[in-house]
Amino acid sequence: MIGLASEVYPTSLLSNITSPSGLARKGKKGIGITRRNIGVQRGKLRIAGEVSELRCGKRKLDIGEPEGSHGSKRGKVMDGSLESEMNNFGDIRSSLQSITGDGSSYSSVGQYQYTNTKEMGGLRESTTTSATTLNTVEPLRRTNLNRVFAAVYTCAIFTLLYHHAQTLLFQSKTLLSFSISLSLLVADMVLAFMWTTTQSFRMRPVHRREYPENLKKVTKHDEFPGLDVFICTADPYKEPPMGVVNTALSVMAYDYPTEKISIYVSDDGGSAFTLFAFMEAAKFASHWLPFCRKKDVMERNPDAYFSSNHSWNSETENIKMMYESMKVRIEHVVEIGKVLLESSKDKDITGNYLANLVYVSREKSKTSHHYFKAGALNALLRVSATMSNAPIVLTLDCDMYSNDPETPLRALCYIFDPNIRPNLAFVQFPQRFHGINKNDIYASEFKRLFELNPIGFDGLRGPNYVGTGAFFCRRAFFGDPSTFIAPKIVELSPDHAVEEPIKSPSILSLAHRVAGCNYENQTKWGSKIGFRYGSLVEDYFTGYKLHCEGWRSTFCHPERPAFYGDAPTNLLDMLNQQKRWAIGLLEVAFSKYSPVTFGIRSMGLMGLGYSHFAFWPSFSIPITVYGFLPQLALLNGVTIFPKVSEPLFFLYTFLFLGAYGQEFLEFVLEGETFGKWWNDQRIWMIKGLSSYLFGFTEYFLNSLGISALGFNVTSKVVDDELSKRYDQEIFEFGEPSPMFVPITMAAILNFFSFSWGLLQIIRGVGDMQGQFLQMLLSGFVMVNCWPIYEAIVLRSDKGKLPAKVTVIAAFLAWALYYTATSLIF
Ligand SMILES: O=c1ccn([C@@H]2O[C@H](COP(=O)(O)OP(=O)(O)O[C@H]3O[C@H](CO)[C@@H](O)[C@H](O)[C@H]3O)[C@@H](O)[C@H]2O)c(=O)[nH]1
Ligand SMILES: [Mn+2]
Repeated sequence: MIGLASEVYPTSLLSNITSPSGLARKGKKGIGITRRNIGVQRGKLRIAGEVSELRCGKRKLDIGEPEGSHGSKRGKVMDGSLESEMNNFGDIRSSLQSITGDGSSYSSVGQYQYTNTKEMGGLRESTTTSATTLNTVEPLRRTNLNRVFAAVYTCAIFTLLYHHAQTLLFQSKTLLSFSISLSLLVADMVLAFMWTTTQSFRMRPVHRREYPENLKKVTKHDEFPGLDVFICTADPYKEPPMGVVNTALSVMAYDYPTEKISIYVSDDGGSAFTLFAFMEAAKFASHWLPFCRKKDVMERNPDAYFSSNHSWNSETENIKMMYESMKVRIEHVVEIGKVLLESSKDKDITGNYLANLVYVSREKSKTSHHYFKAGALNALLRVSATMSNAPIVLTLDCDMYSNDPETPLRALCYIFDPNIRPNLAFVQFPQRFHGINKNDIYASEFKRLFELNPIGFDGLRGPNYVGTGAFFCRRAFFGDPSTFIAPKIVELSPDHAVEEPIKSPSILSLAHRVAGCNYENQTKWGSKIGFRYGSLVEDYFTGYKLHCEGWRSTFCHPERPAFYGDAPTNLLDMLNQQKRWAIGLLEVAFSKYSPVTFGIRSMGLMGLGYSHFAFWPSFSIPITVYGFLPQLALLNGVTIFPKVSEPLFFLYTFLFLGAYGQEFLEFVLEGETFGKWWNDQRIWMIKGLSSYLFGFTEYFLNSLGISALGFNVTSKVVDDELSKRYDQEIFEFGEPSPMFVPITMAAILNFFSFSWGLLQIIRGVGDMQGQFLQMLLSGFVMVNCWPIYEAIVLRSDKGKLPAKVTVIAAFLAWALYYTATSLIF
């Protein structure tokens, strides 16, 4: 049916399947669809299959079956197996083989050029390029320095721990000295452990580059493998449908054979708005995509495109008006009340295929767990297997859009590399964010997590999966590189060829079946197959399990950001998101697959790096100790750190400056500013006293069966007043959240201890030598707490710290001081 050379299909075919009975209804109702009809079906599978394959005389695209390929009737749906598709690439294969063979070799295409390839602990390093080089990898120059520094720093750590142990065993005669020594020992042991785990990122960091222009030289554009894109959304109020639509449109417009792209949207909110938005988007796409190609637009997210400056002409005005009217329709859909899909008026404009667009709202039930996003992704893995079964799968969050139409080609530069491909599970792009203020006050960029650490992991087994912006090889979801685990039904197998058109009744009913809430019962989904269950950070856990199984990944970090996403611009949203992450990480840390045991056993250094993430929340221990203990001691005139004249003073200085300095250098060497680094370390302290502490508490309450864990979706809605303050780099408190209490307590206590210490010195009674470090620490915390003091006393806007929080924190700080003083000091 679809895909015949001379046929033109409307862009707005819609099938709305809710259940087997829904299937039957489809025939009768045609494309008309009422709001009631979509509204009542919350929680069931619905597929709004937008199957549009348009052509006009001029741009004649060959959609016949390529010789030797396993195309399906709807054009070139590949059979899902990358291997078989790779057979069409005999020529690249051989040329690649020749440039990456052992020792010096040359490329067989283009001018003869010698390529240096050198084994680097299982990793091939090649920096010279030739006409068919698809990617190169280069170790960072600072690697050797890192190693030397690590050796020196390790000695310093041991000296400090030895000192603590000695003090604890031989000099702690009173309750006071014992509790101080013990607290310091524990805090420093956690810091030492966390520092040790970061070494996995520093032993073999690499930079990669890919050459997509060479890809075009060695293969034909229309011979690329199929690409299934998964977009997840869950809540139409926190994730406005317009945003989701923009995400989908941006990937539909990839510079990739469009008939090979299928987009699957998982809507865990089962929202009629989102479905309606997608029906509109499907229509708009048929105008937008040709426009992008014609004008060579890079920002294929319409919202981003229209909000940046362009030379306007009537065509641009036109498409902008079309976009605006779609936006109005989507945003006012509630008022309209009845939704009718208009017949297509769009077909005359377009000249290209459109990607498939499939809307899925999986079935949920009260009796079986739906596993949040991991469950949604697994449903999409199965639904897509029945419909297109592309060998490559891109996962995207609805708050991330494509910023570069060339992105899939960059991923192919690794997927087509015969040295990398056999064990390759995924190619990860970093999460980058738009709309972040100048100095990134909430450290939302996660420079370390998304850019620095992956470079380190990339020299080992590859970067961890971060939930979005990752191109997976479908095969990686079915067992380890050498053992394939067959799914229960053959249609879900990655090498199964889809023979029928995407909208044929048999395919639709199978899709419906595999998206059912009971489908996974008594199967390996979530444990051995697909995205893994058991953690609120399903991305981290899934990537970790894949690496343990022997898969690897590569980090693709092009200069032009491949994806842009939303980061929380509200402090509380950010802290809540971090609390969710903390809980998810602790779930892995204390599971039978804990990276410190299972992880290190199965992959050594890499397991150590995964331990770093798993125990991230434990930073709250040293941060709490150093935020309160030395200050309480200072208020009581007790010295706990070495005097300036003691040799140990230098040890402390070295340890502090060494760790801080190295982190700072890495930040700056990756092109960041001092301001961003400063905020990054500040936010680290703040999280330690909020998200991580509360995360720990919730995790333990859950372990005791007292409370249940949930995936609290981060809001992507922008409040104008709030975003104004955000742009001015003013911290947003506003709500009287318990999360703010410990930070405020620390701010108050440090203020008093520093002031008290200063007063003593002025009066000439203080022990300047002995309390120097304590004063320094209090002062440092105070500088970091500046936004909190401001929010307590200087501000009157809505985002200031609620008086309630200040009062409670002040009372608790006093109570802490009183208790500590009377019991210990
Ligand atoms: O039950 C759910 C809950 C969430 N989501 C989707 O999951 C994505 C991530 O949710 P978000 O609220 O944006 O969480 P973040 O903390 O911002 O996301 C980070 O952390 C998540 C959990 O580790 C990862 O899945 C994400 O990729 C990563 O960007 C969104 O597209 C949601 O629509 C679902 O599909 N179903
Ligand atoms: Mn997000």
